[in-house]
Amino acid sequence: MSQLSYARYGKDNIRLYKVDKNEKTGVQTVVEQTVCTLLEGDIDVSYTKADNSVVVATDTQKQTTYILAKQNPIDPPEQFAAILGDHFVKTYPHIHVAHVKIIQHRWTRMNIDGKPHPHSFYRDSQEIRVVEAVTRENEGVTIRSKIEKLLVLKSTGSAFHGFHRDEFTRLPETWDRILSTEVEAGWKWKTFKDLAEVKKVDFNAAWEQARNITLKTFAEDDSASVQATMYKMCDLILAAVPLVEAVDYALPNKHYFEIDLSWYKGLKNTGKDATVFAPQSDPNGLIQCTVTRKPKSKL
Ligand SMILES: O=c1[nH]c(=O)c2[nH]c(=O)[nH]c2[nH]1
Repeated sequence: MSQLSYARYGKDNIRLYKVDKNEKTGVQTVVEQTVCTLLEGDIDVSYTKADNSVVVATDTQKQTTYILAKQNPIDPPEQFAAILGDHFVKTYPHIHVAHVKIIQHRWTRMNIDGKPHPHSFYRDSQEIRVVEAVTRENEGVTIRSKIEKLLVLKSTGSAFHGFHRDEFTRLPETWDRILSTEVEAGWKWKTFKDLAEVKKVDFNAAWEQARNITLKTFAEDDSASVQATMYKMCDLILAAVPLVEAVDYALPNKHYFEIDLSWYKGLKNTGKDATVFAPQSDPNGLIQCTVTRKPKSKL
């Protein structure tokens, strides 16, 4: 009557920490990640016939993550995700696809008395670096890198006017508003043919470029809208990282409402006099886009 249409399974929320100890300088460097591994392949009978012989236990996937983390660098996370995926599809003939997601958490080195401290770090924000890698047997590796939860605000330099108006429109036009968003930015790499090709890429430099472009464009653009500003970010990242095929953003527009305080002794707090605002938690705008390269003209 029924059939298994799709299946994958694995271990989620594998928490991982690795320290690199430079014995010469005494400087230690730490990386903390949350890893998810999900495997696909000839595993149907484990669902349909209660046959566990095909199951690479989720505990085995967790132990493998620890062992490969010991034997390989875990930074950049893109490379470690590809190392894990490569291991699963090569080690088990009946496993054909490995999905590996890695969330990298921030541990920023402390500056004490103006000097970087050799072994002390702090969490400077909830921002995370995310990697989603899919390794397919004999087909290569696809990787998407992401920035998430990067909270930004500019107190001026943002406008929104000239938008469509009809009988449902209440929003006044503005030439000066607060702009705040929690950046979710992703960039999809070209398909890599194997792990060796992945190992040649400087993923950390690309992450830094994408992050710097996001912040600089947000700060410096005389924003006509979230849409127009995010398109500029996408365009700049495509230009900066040639191996990237597509860039996407999802930006919530976190509204800050003016408050009319004129009822109190004629206090002026609207328009150019507005200094006290009411931050809104919901609803929020949500603006998304994906930008790719124009196909090369054949002329
Ligand atoms: O930058 C914006 N884009 C919109 O689409 C929109 N809609 C809205 O109400 N405010 C804004 N701001």
